[in-house]
Amino acid sequence: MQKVWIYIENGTFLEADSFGATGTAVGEIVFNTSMTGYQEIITDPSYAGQFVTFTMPEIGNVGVNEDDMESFLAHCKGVLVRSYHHEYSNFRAQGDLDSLLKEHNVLGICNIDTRYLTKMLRDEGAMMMIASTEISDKEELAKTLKQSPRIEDINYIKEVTTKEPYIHKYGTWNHEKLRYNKAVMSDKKIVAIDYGIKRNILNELVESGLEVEVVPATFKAEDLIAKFEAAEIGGIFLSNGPGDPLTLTEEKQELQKLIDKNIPIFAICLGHQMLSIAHGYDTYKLKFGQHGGNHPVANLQTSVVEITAQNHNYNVPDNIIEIAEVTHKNLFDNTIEGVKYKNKEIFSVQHHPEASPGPHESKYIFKQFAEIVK
Ligand SMILES: NC(=O)CC[C@H](N)C(=O)O
Repeated sequence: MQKVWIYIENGTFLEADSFGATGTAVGEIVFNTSMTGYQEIITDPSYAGQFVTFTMPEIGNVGVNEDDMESFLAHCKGVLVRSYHHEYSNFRAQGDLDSLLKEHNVLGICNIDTRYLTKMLRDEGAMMMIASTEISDKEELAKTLKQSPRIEDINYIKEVTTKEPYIHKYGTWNHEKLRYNKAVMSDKKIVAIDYGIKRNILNELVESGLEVEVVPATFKAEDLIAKFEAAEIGGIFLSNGPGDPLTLTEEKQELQKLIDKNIPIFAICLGHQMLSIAHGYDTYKLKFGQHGGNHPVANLQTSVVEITAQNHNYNVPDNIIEIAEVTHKNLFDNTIEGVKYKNKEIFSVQHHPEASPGPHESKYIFKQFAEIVK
């Protein structure tokens, strides 16, 4: 196996084995504690600009398949795994993870102590790192990392958003037929703004009875307002996405115009953070974020605890209660997980009700949005 060297901004320098793509990449390193679903995580556009270190030690053992892609491309910079399995065994597998990473130019780093890395990130917080199969010299890696832009310096939305609008044609995965349900014609149409949308969000929106048109993050608010006023659409969805939401100043301005028109809006993760910022309440960065599939969230409207999938480094501020009712709270760290804006049909959650991967306990929320649109 080829060697790969990594250097983290706190001075950590490690040698490991390489799989997947070769080369040099710089990004932010975060850990993900999900026990299943590495393919969905790797192809989630929200990880653009980041390296993902998996706490699940065995990765690759179920291969990959075209149905579990959360987007057409894998946008993360690289993955770090304890033990990579090239041999895979799963009735749905069509190929190996190594080939997928090569195809999408994602570095694979294996035979590395991911427990050590995770404890370090937990204690010191998310950090920038560089990985290279070409540069083995610590000082040169440190220098290149220092000269590279940080995650908050780059607008990754532009890289991951769709170039053209399209209608999403599929519902959720049908376990009996082993294919995605086809969309049925619906008179309830919405527009989904693609900041880096995961496919399963679109599937869930369609499955809840909506016709979904996906538009680029460079949309013009005037166009969407005109569609709403002509009753062509009944609501707008704001997607998940990569990077620091505070860098998205142009996107914020367009969003503010939609908010002013009282259009029903539902948002997940980055979209949830953007709504807060657009209302004048800036997000803040968590120490190491929430990335996993077992995070308990209290639904304050029903008093039910939902086990959720999560993937975020930023959060909406506590003083959002001045303008919004808190509907969900994270039971790991008591941070705000969901809000409903006062006197508006606008609500959003920080976690991922579409799961993919993860538990399905929060997917009811798509139906709630569909009801409002109706
Ligand atoms: N999954 C997401 O939408 C992530 C949002 C944002 N990039 C964050 O890290 O918090």
